[in-house]
Amino acid sequence: MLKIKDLHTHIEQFHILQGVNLEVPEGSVTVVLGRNGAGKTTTIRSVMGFYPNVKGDILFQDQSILQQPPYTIAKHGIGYVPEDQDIFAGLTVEENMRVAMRKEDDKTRERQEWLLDLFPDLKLAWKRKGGHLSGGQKQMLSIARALVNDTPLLLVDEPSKGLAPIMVEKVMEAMNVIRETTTILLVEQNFIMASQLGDYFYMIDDGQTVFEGEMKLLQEDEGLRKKYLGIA
Ligand SMILES: Nc1ncnc2c1ncn2[C@@H]1O[C@H](COP(=O)(O)OP(=O)(O)OP(=O)(O)O)[C@@H](O)[C@H]1O
Repeated sequence: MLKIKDLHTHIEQFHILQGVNLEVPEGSVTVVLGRNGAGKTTTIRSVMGFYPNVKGDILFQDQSILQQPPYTIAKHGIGYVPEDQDIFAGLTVEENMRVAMRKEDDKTRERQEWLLDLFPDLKLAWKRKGGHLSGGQKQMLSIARALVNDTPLLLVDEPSKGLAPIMVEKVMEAMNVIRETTTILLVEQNFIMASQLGDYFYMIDDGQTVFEGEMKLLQEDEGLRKKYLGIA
């Protein structure tokens, strides 16, 4: 569904991505792994069109989306949940959802109902301002905002970051339901979450893809985990 070919991203004078190659098969959860500063967030943000200086190619459903602006990329049906959530602190949960909607048709309302069943915490906090939500609720709202539109592909950047274990559990359960209808590209440092959700993984190191395979390969290979992730 998504193919990233020999991606090079420059940010100002820095050559940050230096050859990222990655494929996300339709219906899969594909996880991007790597140490801090390896280039995982830059990869996702490059797909979303946030940087002007990107070379190589990015294909979504076999069409190049390279150099398109973020709003066009979102309109193709690519949802994005950024690392530090993208909710409006001064708006209620309800208002945050309405602002995210590209259309207010029956299908969008149906998706919203489905999302509120998936995240009952959001239903309970419906009239609460975004700034007053817990970290977990903010993450749920950020995911719900991305999925309220027709979103065949979801890019999620470290959904477990900074969350209490109970919230990590809830977000993971929701992702397990979301995967039934949505292809997912996930950046995740929490290896338990990554390995439980992921079908495939790509290891990025120093701005390059250095290893890829089925997740079970990484689960079985302690040496590989130590070498690139520093974990046993
Ligand atoms: N706006 C920027 N200006 C300069 N350097 C940047 C900028 N954004 C990212 N970088 C650098 O690019 C490299 C990759 O950063 P990136 O955020 O993609 O890493 P990451 O793998 O997602 O790590 P983390 O898990 O810490 O978020 C880092 O060395 C970072 O300092």
